[in-house]
Amino acid sequence: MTNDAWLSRWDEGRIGFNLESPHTGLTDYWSALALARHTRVLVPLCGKSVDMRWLAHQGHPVVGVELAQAALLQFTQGSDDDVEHVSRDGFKGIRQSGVEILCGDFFQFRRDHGGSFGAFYDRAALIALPPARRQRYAFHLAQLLPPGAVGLLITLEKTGEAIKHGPPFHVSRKELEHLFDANFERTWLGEFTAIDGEREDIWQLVRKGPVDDEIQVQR
Ligand SMILES: C[S@@+](CC[C@H](N)C(=O)[O-])C[C@H]1O[C@@H](n2cnc3c(N)ncnc32)[C@H](O)[C@@H]1O
Repeated sequence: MTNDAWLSRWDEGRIGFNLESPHTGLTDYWSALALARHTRVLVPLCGKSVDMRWLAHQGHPVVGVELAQAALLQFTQGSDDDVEHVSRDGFKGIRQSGVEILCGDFFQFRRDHGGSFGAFYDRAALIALPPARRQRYAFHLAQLLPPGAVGLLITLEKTGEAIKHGPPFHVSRKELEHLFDANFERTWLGEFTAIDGEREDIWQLVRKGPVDDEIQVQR
């Protein structure tokens, strides 16, 4: 799907991916990452997800990146809390109740836009992208995170004909190995079976590499 196709989806309200309550993979497994409350969390392709509010309630400063301005507006409408407008070197966005959402293309988002992150959360980001973009996404995510940063990744395993179609896309374990294992230590934490029989897997990823003194991971 192109960026324009995502924007059309938001304009037309075709956002069936959006959940009313925090994802169980997040609420059940986030504590397994053993992060300090103040750890900053990056949420790529964040939509207007209430998962970000859940993370903020745990004490984390949260920064989401989202293409569609409509998502930012709808997110703020989910609370009566004050909304601040923020601008970070070309990325404009909003901040509300500990959640900042910057509007723009994730692939243009750099460390100097967002600062240093000790963690990330990916639900329906990787699996929203077609194969070639997934490779770019995994590499880009690695560039944004310092060694030692930890994340929760939720993937989807489909069966039969459904494998060919997306988003959301089927991502096999073999592909995950290819996408992430050069830059991340990957650990399987658990799985859920959705109503339609598709399986969601929950992974912990830890950015590999020697910890750079200049980029303190705040865990
Ligand atoms: C499947 S939705 C998932 C949203 C959110 N993670 C959730 O769980 O509800 C994918 C989102 O990524 C956004 N998106 C797609 N490509 C993007 C890009 N290159 N940069 C930033 N956001 C993007 C879409 O607008 C959409 O809101």
